[in-house]
Amino acid sequence: MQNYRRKTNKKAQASKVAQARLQHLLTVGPAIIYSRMLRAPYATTFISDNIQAQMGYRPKDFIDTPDFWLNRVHPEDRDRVLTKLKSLFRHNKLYYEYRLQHRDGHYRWIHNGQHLVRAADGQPLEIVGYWIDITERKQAEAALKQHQEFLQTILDRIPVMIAHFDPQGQLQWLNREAEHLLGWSLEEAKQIDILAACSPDPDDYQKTLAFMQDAHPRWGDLRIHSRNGRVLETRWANIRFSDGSRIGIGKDVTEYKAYEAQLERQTNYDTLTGLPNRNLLQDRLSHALARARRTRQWVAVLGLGLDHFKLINDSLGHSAGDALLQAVASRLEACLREGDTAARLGGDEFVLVLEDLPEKTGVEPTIQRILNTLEAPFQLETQEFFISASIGVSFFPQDGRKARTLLKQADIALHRAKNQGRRGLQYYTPAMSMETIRRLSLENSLRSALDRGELKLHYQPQVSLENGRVMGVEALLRWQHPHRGWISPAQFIPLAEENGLIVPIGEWVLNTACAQAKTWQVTGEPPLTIAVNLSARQFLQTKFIAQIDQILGQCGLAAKVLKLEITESLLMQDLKGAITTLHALKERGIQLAIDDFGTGYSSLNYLKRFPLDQLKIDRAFIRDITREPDDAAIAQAIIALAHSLKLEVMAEGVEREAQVAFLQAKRCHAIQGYYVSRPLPPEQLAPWVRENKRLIQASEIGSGHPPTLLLVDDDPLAAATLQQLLREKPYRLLTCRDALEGLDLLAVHPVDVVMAGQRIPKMEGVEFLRRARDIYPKTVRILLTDQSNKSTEVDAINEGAIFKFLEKPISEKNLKAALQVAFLFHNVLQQRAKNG
Ligand SMILES: Nc1nc2c(ncn2[C@@H]2O[C@@H]3COP(=O)(O)O[C@H]4[C@@H](O)[C@H](n5cnc6c(=O)[nH]c(N)nc65)O[C@@H]4COP(=O)(O)O[C@H]3[C@H]2O)c(=O)[nH]1
Repeated sequence: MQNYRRKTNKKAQASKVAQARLQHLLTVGPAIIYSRMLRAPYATTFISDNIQAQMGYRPKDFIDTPDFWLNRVHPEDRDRVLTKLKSLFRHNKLYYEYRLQHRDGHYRWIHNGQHLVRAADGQPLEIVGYWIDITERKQAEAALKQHQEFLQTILDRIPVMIAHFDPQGQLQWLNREAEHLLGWSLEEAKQIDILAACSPDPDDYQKTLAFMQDAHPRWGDLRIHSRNGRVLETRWANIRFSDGSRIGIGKDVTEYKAYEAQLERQTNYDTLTGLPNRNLLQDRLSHALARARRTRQWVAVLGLGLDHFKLINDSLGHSAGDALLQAVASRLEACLREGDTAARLGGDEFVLVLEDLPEKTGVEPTIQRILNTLEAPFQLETQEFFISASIGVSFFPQDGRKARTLLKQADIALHRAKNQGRRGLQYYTPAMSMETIRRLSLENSLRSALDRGELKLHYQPQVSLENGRVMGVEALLRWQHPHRGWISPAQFIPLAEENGLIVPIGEWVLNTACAQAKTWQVTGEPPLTIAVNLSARQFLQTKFIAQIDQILGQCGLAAKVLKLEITESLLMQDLKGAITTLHALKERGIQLAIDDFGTGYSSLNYLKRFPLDQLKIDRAFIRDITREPDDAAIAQAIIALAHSLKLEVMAEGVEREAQVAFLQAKRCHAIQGYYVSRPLPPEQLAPWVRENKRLIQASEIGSGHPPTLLLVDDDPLAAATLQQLLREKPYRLLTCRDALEGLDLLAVHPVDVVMAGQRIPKMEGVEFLRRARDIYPKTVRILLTDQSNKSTEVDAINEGAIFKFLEKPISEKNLKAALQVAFLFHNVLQQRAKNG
């Protein structure tokens, strides 16, 4: 019994301990244990005390109020919870999560595990369950999810391609940008060898593969083809993970590369022609020189400029000018060997570098090719155009060893070549640098010439061929340099034009000339027009008209006394502006002349648009006007043009009587030149004008004249014989000894028949007669030969240069017969001309 009691006590003791233990666990454990009724609202029958610590409620709150639990379930979760609960009867177990309201009002996430407790006969008895607070896990999950969404958004939106490959190189994943740019969806891309599909070019494929397999993560530029055939330039980062898988992060850099290439082109290439520019030229030349030092070869640097390009550009318009430069560039490139360089520095300035020349002379064939190729016509829009180029050459190592030096020297040589006219070619010499230095020092002293009063004006008379009187003077600038004496304007005006000094100098000229004209008026000299040369810079100034108004106003000179001489090229620099300025000048009554006419464009088109008064025939055509049929024809054409446009025409540089007679016969209005007077200082001009009231006599050409024969022969015997034979004849006989004199006599006198020996000084007889025919087609021409060279004479007859030839010694009978026929023939020609 005692034993029993002891046992019972022990049992009770153990049960008490276990209960206390259980109570303790239920109070401090993390799980809230409960039991619940089987039906809604699932009233709680038991709940562990730790509910208070975890959710703030007392167990009593649940047990006393049947729907206490259900009402604490988050309204959004309630339906789900109820639905779940129903499934408990099917599965006996249930695990789910929902939000339960804490006593202080906020919700906690609960993991709820439930078991259905059944009786021995299987009937459900009650629900037993536990809650574990998983709020923190849920928060961590939500944060993770948010983070993942954040990453996903980035991966989807980021404008870079991302591709993931497993250690075997199989594609695992692509982001949207990659799908979009490559054109394959991830699923499609997984089905194919995406690397091969993106790199159809074997070289590109090898490069891509090598990049992929590189053991060290790095950057690489790969060219890939998208599914639709677009070629993409891409830049990739290749990242390798410890498991051998890789991620490629790539960017489409097609535009960037194109921009980079464009930038490269802009930095190194001329945008208009695509040729290297100064930058790249310096670089190439430096490399060429380094190579040449090793190989001991010559290098030639050619500076090339197009002759009168500015004129072409201004008259045709800039787009045609650009097209011309492009065409020139491609022709130049075609002339060069591989490795040589053609560059454009700007405007019409080109530089060519010829390398690997064993001899200096090796440059010559290329130069010839260049000059020839540029002379072939250029088709610009609808017009054919002809141009030529000038070239200056410097050599390594002869002229210099540095790129900069050689370029400068080629430029100096080019400058010199250009000054020599079209198609000039100059090889650099040290003397040219001296010349450049001289020019610089001239430029320096020109700057102070005005201030120091070293500039003067001389005046050259201009004479009317109609009445022989002085009609005006041209003001010509003179520079009396303290050490160098008189310097010609031809030397310093181009310099002043280049450096802009022409503007103040030109203003001074206008002022001085107008003031001088006024002084002559005041002192009672005959009224003289004063012609002043204008330079382009002066004329193109916006304030030019205001300047003229001011000068005329200051001097009190009538505008009609002033004549401005303007060159064609000046007008072409800004055609539109020029027309406006010319009209403004014309409105004021100022006379306008085109100087040096015939040397520029001489285009009828623009002549008609300018309000001009006078054309001045350039002295280049006047010099040989009586001796060169071409010059005679040009001068005649200019005179005819002036007549048809109702302009006055003046010839400049007239030195000989024959020129005067010729010009008079062709109805040129006026002349200027040493024949009349050299330019004179102002104090000499007035007395000169007073003394020389009437300078030119009326021409005998055109008036009635006796039949005239001109004999040109330096053979005294022949001359004497002829004179003897012709003694009784009613011919006027003119004689001279050489061809040039003969041509001058033809200009001065109306000659019906001309006879010339074959061997006369200055020109062969046939050539003399040819020119005579070209200039005076109505003159009948006879050649006197010593030893007949039949083929020459027959040729001359056939081409109409001579009418007849007579062999020396000439018999009286033959001569008389020949002259009779010749004069008769001349009469017939005259008659024909009269009848039209
Ligand atoms: N061989 C020869 N020459 C003759 C004869 N008659 C006149 N000359 C020269 O021919 C030039 C005529 O002037 P230009 O054609 O206007 O050519 C002028 C003109 O273009 C320019 N120039 C002269 N003065 C001025 C000026 O004040 N302003 C501007 N902008 N240019 C000027 O300088 C150029 C040369 O002037 P210059 O040396 O004075 O040369 C002058 C004159 O002295 C002749 O019978 N035979």
